[in-house]
Amino acid sequence: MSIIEVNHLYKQYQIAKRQEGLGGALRSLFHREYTTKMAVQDISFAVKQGEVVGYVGPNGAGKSTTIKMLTGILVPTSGDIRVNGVIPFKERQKNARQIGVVFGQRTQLWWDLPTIESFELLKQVFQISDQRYRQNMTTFSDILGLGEFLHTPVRQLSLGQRMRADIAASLLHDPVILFLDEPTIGLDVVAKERMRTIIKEINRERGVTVILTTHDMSDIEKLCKRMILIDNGRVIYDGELSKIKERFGKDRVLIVDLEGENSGFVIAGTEVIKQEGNRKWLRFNRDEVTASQLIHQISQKYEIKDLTIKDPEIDVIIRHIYEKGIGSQAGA
Ligand SMILES: Nc1ncnc2c1ncn2[C@@H]1O[C@H](COP(=O)(O)OP(=O)(O)OP(=O)(O)O)[C@@H](O)[C@H]1O
Repeated sequence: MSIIEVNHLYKQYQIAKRQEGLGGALRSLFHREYTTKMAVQDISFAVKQGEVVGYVGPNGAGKSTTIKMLTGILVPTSGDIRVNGVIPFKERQKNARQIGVVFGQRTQLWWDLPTIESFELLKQVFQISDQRYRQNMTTFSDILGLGEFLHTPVRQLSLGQRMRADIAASLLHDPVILFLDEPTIGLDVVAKERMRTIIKEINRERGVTVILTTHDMSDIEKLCKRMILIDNGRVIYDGELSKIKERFGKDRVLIVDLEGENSGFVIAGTEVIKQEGNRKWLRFNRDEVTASQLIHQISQKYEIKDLTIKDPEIDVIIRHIYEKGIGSQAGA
């Protein structure tokens, strides 16, 4: 049974054209011209209860627009959405009771109040029973380590503490679905890892379905079996993360550190996918060329200081897909 169903979803924004100068501004008071932006075009997917799904795409792909429609903030232009049987924009309150939402970029907590008071306010808003509130606070204090900052005003929390408080706030009313929008943004390596462990635990212990939007591919790798990749408002891939790795599995990346001048660096059969100073990342297809052939080629023209061969990392694969499309085999 799917807990989220999205069918042929579209969202079009109307954007008012600005006319130049004072005359233009006056004219547009009486006659506004609009352009349209199709932010989401024919998106369909279904999510099963208990899944953790990565919703991924480049800037402006339509991720937030989709999430806003799933949470009921935006009304679709057309198409159908069911979140646990509810049409979000028609029954916003009912939907709000069954979902939790966390935005990495802003907090839902009251900035000037001690953290605990935000939780108490949410208890009132969602009419959470005393007993359930106490149980949840005990669990969250364990998992999220809330104890150390419960009485500190939100504005004084570190980003990692604030994110943990936001996650607790989003789960107080026992939602069955959690939308996480960039939950690790700005966190240091240790705090990121802690956040990922927490998300895993919440999913495992409480069976909460998680939709995760992130630009950090390590989040996806560590948390999601499935990834929905969108670009230009359309789904370009929906499936297991491991499959995408297999599909691009013929690729290897040769990282070379060169000595001296190397402008105009080109090596047949490879594509330079990244460079930092004299270090270059070259992608090649191991069915077409061997690493030793490449090394031989490079060493005839340049002096090699150091080299490593790697499978491409998932962020490199995804960046390649953004740039070249899903149809292309990396390195082709
Ligand atoms: N309120 C709005 N009015 C007009 N256009 C909008 C509005 N919100 C978003 N857009 C446009 O719709 C497209 C999709 O935006 P959206 O915010 O959904 O992308 P995103 O994938 O979340 O991007 P990011 O990773 O940068 O957050 C973009 O071209 C954006 O400029």
